[in-house]
Amino acid sequence: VPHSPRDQDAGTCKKTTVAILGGGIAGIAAAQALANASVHDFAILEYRDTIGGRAWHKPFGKDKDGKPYIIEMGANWVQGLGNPGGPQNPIWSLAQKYQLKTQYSDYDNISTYNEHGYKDYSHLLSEYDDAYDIANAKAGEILLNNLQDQSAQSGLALAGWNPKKHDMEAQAVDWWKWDFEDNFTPLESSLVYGCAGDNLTVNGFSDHDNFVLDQRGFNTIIKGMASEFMKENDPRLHLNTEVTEIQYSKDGVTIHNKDGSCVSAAYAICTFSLGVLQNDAVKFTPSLPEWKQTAIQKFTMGTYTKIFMQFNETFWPKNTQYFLYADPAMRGWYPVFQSLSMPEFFPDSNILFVTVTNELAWRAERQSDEETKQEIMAVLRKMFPDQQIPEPTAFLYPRWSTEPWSYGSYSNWPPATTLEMHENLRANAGRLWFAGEATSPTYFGFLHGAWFEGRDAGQNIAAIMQNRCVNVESDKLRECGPRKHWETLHGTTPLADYSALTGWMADSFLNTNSE
Ligand SMILES: Cc1cc2nc3c(=O)[nH]c(=O)nc-3n(C[C@H](O)[C@H](O)[C@H](O)COP(=O)(O)OP(=O)(O)OC[C@H]3O[C@@H](n4cnc5c(N)ncnc54)[C@H](O)[C@@H]3O)c2cc1C
Repeated sequence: VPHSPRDQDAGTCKKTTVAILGGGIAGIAAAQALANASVHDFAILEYRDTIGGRAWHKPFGKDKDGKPYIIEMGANWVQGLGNPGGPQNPIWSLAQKYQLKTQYSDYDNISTYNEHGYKDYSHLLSEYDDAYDIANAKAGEILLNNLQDQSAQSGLALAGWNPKKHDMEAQAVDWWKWDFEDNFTPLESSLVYGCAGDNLTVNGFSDHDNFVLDQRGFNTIIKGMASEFMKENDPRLHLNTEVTEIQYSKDGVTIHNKDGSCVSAAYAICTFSLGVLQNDAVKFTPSLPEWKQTAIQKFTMGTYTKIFMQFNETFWPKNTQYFLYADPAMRGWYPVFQSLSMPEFFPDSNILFVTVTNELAWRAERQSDEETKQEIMAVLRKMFPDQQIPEPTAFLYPRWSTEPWSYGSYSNWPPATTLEMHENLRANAGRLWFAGEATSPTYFGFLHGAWFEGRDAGQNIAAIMQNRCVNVESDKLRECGPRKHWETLHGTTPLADYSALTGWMADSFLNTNSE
């Protein structure tokens, strides 16, 4: 146990104006916003030896020349690119700026399987889509009229998609259409905010998702952002620095690190994941107020696990991107395989990966690689009964729920969440601000959500310090300043509360559904 840094008082700590806790995309976007507002005195404290956070890659397998491929453990898609003339996803703008290698993901290029091999149940995919459209309209109605939220499962059931517990093909479709994106089941997800999140990205930007294949890693765009306002080896970036305690008040913030060092700042922006906050990985002094603790525990952090395999041949159909598997006994049992061996991806790489979420992901995390591999091999042998399937030559998966700098993959809104509850997740506690994927009400779970939130926190703090908290953005009458929180939560949220001040960055959801 390292010696407690609490005996050091703020007077001996390194001083900075804004301490940015975490060097993921939210932290870097916050620093960039500060730099753009001429606040150059900041310090970024990052646990790992690199920036990028959950945009995290690793070398895997090998190509024909024996060189490993770079594959993404975390974020893998630019989701919702943008239409010509319409707003563009900032992640897509960055991807273009830094020439990130990506490839369109064709979710319609999917074949369906069960335990006896190929079986066409693709009609269920369109049945789901039809019901989703109805449920989505209903979600809009609930939001607009400030009615009570429900689970996505009940919304879908009322709209005509009600997969029976024993209909494993329908369950597989249900998983692919909902869990594959949201990480949680429809029963565990809010209808209103699940649909809103999807709409704001799909309608606000576009329904195109591009898969990142760049051999520099997805975090190239985050490094690119950082290079615009920081030099190589910039002394303001403190890598390998684990924050263990955050002391905050209305006057300032002092941060203590595991190595005994400390930083005192006028403001801090905590961008740690919801998982880090939920797991008490960092001590807050004083304890966070009850309204904040309640918000932290109210939202959910999921685990989304991609399990990568390389073989010495491509034994699966060469022109298919996705393979959906309906297990006879368990929903979500190695349900979706994705081929990276196609010409547009990693040609002839013989790489396939399968995704599992939550219960099944946690189970896989507790198993040895070998146990998981054998389970997957059994599934593949059922899916392709006529093939001789070799053992993989490389096999790799992350264990997100035990990574001490993340404790899970990304957040979700459970049923019956309200925007007010989320305002409390987002609100500052004195001089301590919060930003990141989970604090975005509109784009939670996405890189762009984290980007918007980091930028917003940085802009707000700069504006507060510079006394410009009236009409900071000339195009919109946007105020800034400390964020509102609710000591007492109400059951629902009036429409007027959906504004830029609460982080509701776009209004396409409201427009779409009021048409
Ligand atoms: C498996 C997976 C798949 C995903 N797929 C996609 C996708 O396809 N598309 C998409 O848009 N998004 C996707 N996401 C979500 C996306 O990765 C996140 O929304 C985004 O990266 C979050 O950025 P952030 O800055 O909010 O948090 P983070 O990236 O988590 O940044 C927080 C930083 O804080 C640091 N930190 C944590 N604790 C401490 C501590 N005690 N001391 C110091 N530093 C600390 C961490 O190391 C990290 O660098 C995925 C995420 C995962 C995990």
